[in-house]
Amino acid sequence: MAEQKATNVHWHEGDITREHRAKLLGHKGATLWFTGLSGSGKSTVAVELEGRLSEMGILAYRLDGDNVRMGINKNLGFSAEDRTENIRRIGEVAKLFVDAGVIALSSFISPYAADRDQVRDLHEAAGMDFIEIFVDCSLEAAEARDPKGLYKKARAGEIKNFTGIDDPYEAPAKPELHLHSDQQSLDEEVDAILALLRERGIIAA
Ligand SMILES: Nc1ncnc2c1ncn2[C@@H]1O[C@H](COP(=O)(O)OS(=O)(=O)O)[C@@H](OP(=O)(O)O)[C@H]1O
Ligand SMILES: Nc1ncnc2c1ncn2[C@@H]1O[C@H](COP(=O)(O)OP(=O)(O)O)[C@@H](O)[C@H]1O
Repeated sequence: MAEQKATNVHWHEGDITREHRAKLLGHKGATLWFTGLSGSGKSTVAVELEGRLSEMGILAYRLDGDNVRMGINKNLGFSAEDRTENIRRIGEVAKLFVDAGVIALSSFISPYAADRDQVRDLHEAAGMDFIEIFVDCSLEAAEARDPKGLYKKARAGEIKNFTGIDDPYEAPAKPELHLHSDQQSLDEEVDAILALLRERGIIAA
């Protein structure tokens, strides 16, 4: 858990509220937190969903492991501590997007349940929707896909601490949505997410 280091800092309140921004955009923000093994389909589902939401006039923005690790988190690796800090920072960034009224589509392996729960708490304490989506896929199927050739490298010992091979993945106990990307089609997955967003009043029915 990161501690507050700076002292004498004060929150500065503006005049425009989250409710005001939701009115401007015609929808409120929320974080959709995709978690799953490398190659499970987190990015693929988020890209497809972003397109479908865009067609409906809903502003979403993708935060993606590989992309974020080339920017704001370029100083982090894959030790347990660095993964925790990676998720903490992304959680804060996602919260900013939700405050701005955007649907944040966050695709990170996020292997530790405690890290994901911290992001959930951060959102829920601020009255924001946090939807955990488990992109479940057997290791065998993810490894057979191996879209970036990383499993092959991990099996050859060229990558250490690779999630699912020699590093842990803690599956969510009670995700808001449990997808099975090795059994469902991409369309079925996206339809299930849209149905949940409607059910929870995040997008119009
Ligand atoms: N050791 C190790 N373990 C897991 N993944 C690795 C590793 N090294 C590199 N990669 C690549 O980094 C992507 C995962 O980054 P994340 O930020 O999502 O990871 S984490 O949430 O901090 O665990 C992951 O992307 P995805 O395949 O999209 O999940 C990989 O491309
Ligand atoms: N039903 C499905 N849902 C998501 N991805 C799928 C599905 N079926 C096959 N795939 C493929 O699996 C791969 C998933 O890769 P990617 O989205 O990069 O995963 P992740 O972001 O979890 O690492 C892609 O090549 C994608 O086309």
